[in-house]
Amino acid sequence: MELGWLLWGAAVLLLLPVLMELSPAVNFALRIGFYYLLFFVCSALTAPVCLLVNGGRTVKNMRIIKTVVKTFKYFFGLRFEVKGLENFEVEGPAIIVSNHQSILDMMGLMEVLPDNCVQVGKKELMYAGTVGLIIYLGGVIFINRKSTSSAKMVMAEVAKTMATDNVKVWVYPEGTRNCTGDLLPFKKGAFHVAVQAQVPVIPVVYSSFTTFYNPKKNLFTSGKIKVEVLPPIETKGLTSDDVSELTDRCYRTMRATLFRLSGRPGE
Ligand SMILES: CCCCCCCC/C=C\CCCCCCCC(=O)SCCNC(=O)CCNC(=O)[C@H](O)C(C)(C)COP(=O)(O)OP(=O)(O)OC[C@H]1O[C@@H](n2cnc3c(N)ncnc32)[C@H](O)[C@@H]1OP(=O)(O)O
Ligand SMILES: CCCCCCCCCCCCCC(=O)OC[C@@H](O)COP(=O)(O)O
Repeated sequence: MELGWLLWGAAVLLLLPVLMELSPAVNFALRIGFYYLLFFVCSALTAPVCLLVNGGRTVKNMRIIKTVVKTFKYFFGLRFEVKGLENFEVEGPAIIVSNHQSILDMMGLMEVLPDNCVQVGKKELMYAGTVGLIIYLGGVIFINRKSTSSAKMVMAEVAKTMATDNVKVWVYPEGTRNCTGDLLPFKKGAFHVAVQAQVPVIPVVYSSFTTFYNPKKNLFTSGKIKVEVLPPIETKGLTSDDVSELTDRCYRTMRATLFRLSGRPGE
């Protein structure tokens, strides 16, 4: 019986490199599977630490989460080249908006995340096992994308409390992952909140992942991601009538930066 298992184990070990060579699908599945496993295991291990150190749901847990997630890039041979971090140094709260390409964005998020910054996430993430628990503990704001009215109410609450809580709020205005190398049209909620709270909007752009990551092609190799934090866009004196223009201005600036960072000719 043991001999059988031994032979079986040896066969798998011998075959694995061949399998990974032969089948990009196996390589992709193993790397992404390992990424999810890292999320799951590290969340389970970090949640008790957050509870012990900070006692419950607080943005202070983001420091612990950030420390752990920043190590993930080494497992996947990913490097970040960051510019403009000084643009985060605004007095008080701000709305941060960035492009959103994949679940891999969590590494890019934590690579540059400023202190006292929470994110807006789809409420389904609350049920993602131990990850749901850890992002709840980190202070993530959950919205129901399928109900604009309830999402607006949550965002209106954010606009009210972000000043008193002195938190920055990170929003992915595309509202979903998009790994095409371009930007989807922006949802306006982040910009409404910035105007309601009269806080600056700080755009952050990540270069396209398409050179090393494409689920449709089972591509997931190592790679370099350029990150640029752009100068804050003031909203003082703006009203809800200015939100569309503010959204469009931010969209255009971020799209031009995305193309520049990704070496793609602008239109
Ligand atoms: C230790 C190890 C741990 C390992 C694991 C750790 C992991 C890392 C740790 C922790 C980080 C976790 C991070 C998770 C991140 C997840 C990210 C996501 O889930 S992305 C999906 C959710 N995000 C969004 O959807 C974007 C925000 N969306 C919006 O702001 C939308 O605007 C929304 C939902 C509020 C409404 O969306 P609409 O689809 O209805 O479209 P619209 O065009 O924006 O709005 C429709 C009309 O409503 C008005 N409107 C929108 N928002 C408004 C507002 N707040 N106030 C007033 N009017 C508003 C607009 O002006 C528009 O009206 P008019 O076209 O102008 O007439
Ligand atoms: C081994 C079991 C693993 C259990 C945990 C796996 C779940 C990990 C989820 C962690 C946060 C990921 C953040 C993210 O990138 O979510 C996607 C949303 O932004 C947008 O969703 P969508 O593109 O609209 O589907």
